[in-house]
Amino acid sequence: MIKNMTKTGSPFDPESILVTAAQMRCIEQELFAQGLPVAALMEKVAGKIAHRLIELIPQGQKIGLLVGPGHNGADTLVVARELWQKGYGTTIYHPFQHAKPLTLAHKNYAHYLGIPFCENLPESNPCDVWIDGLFGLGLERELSPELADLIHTINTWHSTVISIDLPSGLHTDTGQPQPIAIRAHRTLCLGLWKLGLWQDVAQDYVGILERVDFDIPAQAITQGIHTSPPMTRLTSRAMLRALPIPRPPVIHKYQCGHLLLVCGSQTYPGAAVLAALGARASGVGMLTIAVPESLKNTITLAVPEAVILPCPETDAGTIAALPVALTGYDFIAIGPGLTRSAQGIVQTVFSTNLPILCDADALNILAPWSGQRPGFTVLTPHEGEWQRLFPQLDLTQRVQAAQQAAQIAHAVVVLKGARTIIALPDGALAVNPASTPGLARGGSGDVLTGLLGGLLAQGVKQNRDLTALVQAGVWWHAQTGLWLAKQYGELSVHPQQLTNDLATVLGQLIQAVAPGKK
Ligand SMILES: NC(=O)C1=CN([C@@H]2O[C@H](COP(=O)(O)OP(=O)(O)OC[C@H]3O[C@@H](n4cnc5c(N)ncnc54)[C@H](OP(=O)(O)O)[C@@H]3O)[C@@H](O)[C@H]2O)[C@@H](O)CC1
Ligand SMILES: Nc1ncnc2c1ncn2[C@@H]1O[C@H](COP(=O)(O)OP(=O)(O)O)[C@@H](O)[C@H]1O
Ligand SMILES: [K+]
Repeated sequence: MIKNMTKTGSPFDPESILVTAAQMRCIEQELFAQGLPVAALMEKVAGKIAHRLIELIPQGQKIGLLVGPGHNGADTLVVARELWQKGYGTTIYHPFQHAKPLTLAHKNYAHYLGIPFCENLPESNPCDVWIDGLFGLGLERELSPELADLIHTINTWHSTVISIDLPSGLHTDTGQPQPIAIRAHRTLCLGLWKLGLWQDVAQDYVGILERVDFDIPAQAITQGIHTSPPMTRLTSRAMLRALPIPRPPVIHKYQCGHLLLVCGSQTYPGAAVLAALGARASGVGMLTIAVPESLKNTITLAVPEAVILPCPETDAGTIAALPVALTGYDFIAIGPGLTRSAQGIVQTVFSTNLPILCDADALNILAPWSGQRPGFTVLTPHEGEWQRLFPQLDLTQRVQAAQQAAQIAHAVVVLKGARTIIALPDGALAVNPASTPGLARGGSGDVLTGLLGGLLAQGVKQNRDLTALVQAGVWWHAQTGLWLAKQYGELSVHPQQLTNDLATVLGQLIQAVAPGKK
């Protein structure tokens, strides 16, 4: 029996929770309803922001503070007061006629303290650092031309900008600029991570992302998010609960899973090699690779431990048929390097009720997607494959698109990208928060397919949480790319190197989180 798809990540590890604006409001309302005064929370939050800014900004720097009409602005007024009283040269820019009562109160007090105010931005940049407190999760509509102009001016000044909660102009949930947004060097997100900050489109705006925790009690978080499927951000702590897959002293290779990889063609022999090497890194016990018979020697040389299934091939050097029944394997991964003329075998694998992963040309052959299959299914499209597979699902809202696809296909959908999204049929969502553009090259995905296939074969055999393993595999693959990029530069992140270093990097990741653990 394959373990149900369950959610992973500690339910109350604030680092792993993603919230929408509505959920954050609900959580805040719960705090206020239970007696926490709004002004008290603001004082606590703004105090923590000011403390962090004092660590980041050397004394003597001229600081401009953009203050909006809502509580994002109010937070920033409190920050202005704290910085002013610590001796920083601060100037407040508040280009609004109206403001919320608490914002107005803090504005009046800042006036009383003698903090300089300006209505509009000067011609040239008067400040060394800008604190962006125009809008946070309350941005409800497109920015007016005047505000868009102000944000454009700040962006053209190229000075250090630190945004409070979100870069102003960014949609809290989708991460889309409305239609422009502050390009922050750093974003101090308040309380819980906002979903929009982790979308591909937001990466040009958020800069370095930090979360300012303010001790939201677990019961308030539950109150705010329990009605929707969980949305999580993959954290080392959560991922290392699934990896490495434990290996007791007394175990034999078949207990470590048997993966069948169906891949390769004369045109793309390397995709089969990279997928096989990815599977090797996963620790899978047995690896069988179905390839066109003319590739048999190539694969054997590259991956001597693999059992080769030489398949009859077409004149074009693609797999014409699978020579054996698809039994005896714990998991099947199909797609890398097949070419689009391998329809027969893709349909053969797809029409079984076996647990499978479809990638690359298997996705192109199944496009456009229709129907569902009974077995556990993982789809790993990049945006190009997506447009063929789910043309009706608009990719400007990657989160919603991935959630809809997972429900349509009743599959785990891995929408690859700078911030890969993993969506489940029940709507649960996870985002991989860190990766490197060094991975943006052909072959990276082939490695991921092999890695995930190997992990899932082990997971099926040992009745583990399969969606946890999909998340952990995506995270592991990205972390290895990131490690290589940090150590040797982005150009060092080529697929072969990735397969060489997956295992050792996992060891480093474990050491970083739990020194002494093997
Ligand atoms: N847990 C937390 O996160 C905590 C959050 N806190 C802070 O509060 C922030 C949320 O505060 P908020 O609700 O006042 O929203 P915020 O973004 O400040 O302003 C929205 C205001 O702007 C207006 N407006 C909207 N769109 C507009 C547009 N396009 N162009 C022009 N105006 C526009 C709209 O007024 P309207 O014009 O619609 O009447 C609305 O009043 C949050 O981000 C965080 O910084 C802290 O208190 C501590 C805990
Ligand atoms: N800009 C980027 N930043 C971080 N990771 C990226 C970026 N572009 C692609 N990736 C990652 O690299 C891999 C690319 O996979 P894919 O596009 O399938 O490659 P291929 O199909 O050519 O092997 C995915 O894991 C994806 O998440
Ligand atoms: K802001």
